[in-house]
Amino acid sequence: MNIQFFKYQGTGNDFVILDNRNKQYSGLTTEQIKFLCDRRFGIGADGLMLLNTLEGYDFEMKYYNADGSESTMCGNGGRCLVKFANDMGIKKSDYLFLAIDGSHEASFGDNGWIRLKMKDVNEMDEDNGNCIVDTGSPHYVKIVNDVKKYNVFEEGKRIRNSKKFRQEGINVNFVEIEHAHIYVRTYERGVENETYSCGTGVTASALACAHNTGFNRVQVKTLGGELAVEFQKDEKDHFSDVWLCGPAMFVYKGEIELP
Ligand SMILES: N[C@@H](CCC[C@H](N)C(=O)O)C(=O)O
Repeated sequence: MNIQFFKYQGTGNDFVILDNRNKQYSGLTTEQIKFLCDRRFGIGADGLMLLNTLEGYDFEMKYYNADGSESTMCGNGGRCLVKFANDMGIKKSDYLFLAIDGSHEASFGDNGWIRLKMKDVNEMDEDNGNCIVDTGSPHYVKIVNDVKKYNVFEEGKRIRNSKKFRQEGINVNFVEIEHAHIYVRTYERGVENETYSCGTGVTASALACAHNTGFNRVQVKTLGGELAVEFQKDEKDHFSDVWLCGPAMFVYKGEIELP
């Protein structure tokens, strides 16, 4: 069977997107998703998304990691899916869509960036001085010196596969606090490698760094480009009105035969 696919990226976090509004791709198997995301035998991507219809929403987002498993929320993916929906003719000034972690608002900013509202964060756990936070996906945030030289693959893999996290898995972010911004590198669960950027990871890192500060906006650099995280914070350090903002771009479209 030949399928039509679209490739998008948000700060280098890249996705295969399928227009599933007529449900023709609902039966894709884990092996087929893995094949489509494979960089040597397939198209190549960090994840795959289906654009579904859903009553009461502009669309529904279904997200799969590159290993074929259905996963938790993907922030860069959500921003790319809003751009895709717009490109497919779902034209709105404000979007409302449903993802696995609940409903999300989104809109286009003045600079063409896509602003995506993330879930509220009311708790952060601690692990050996590092932070564990759920921003729709589970994240471990470790502050390091000289993140550009850090061995993200080895240390990320070690933490992700440690006894505490092995079963559920966790995404691992290494963060350097620079002058006016933070620099984040992420080892992603389900890709089992470092990706160029991870939206829920950028959000988790920004909130972890803003914990106990007066900031309500954090500028973030990743290997794939810049994003910003905006939020409100109360005296109990509960974060609400959390927005992940950054670019999302169409890359190419094509046809591929499914195995
Ligand atoms: N790339 C993502 C996160 C995708 C989910 C993650 N791999 C997981 O399994 O939790 C993002 O931009 O948020």
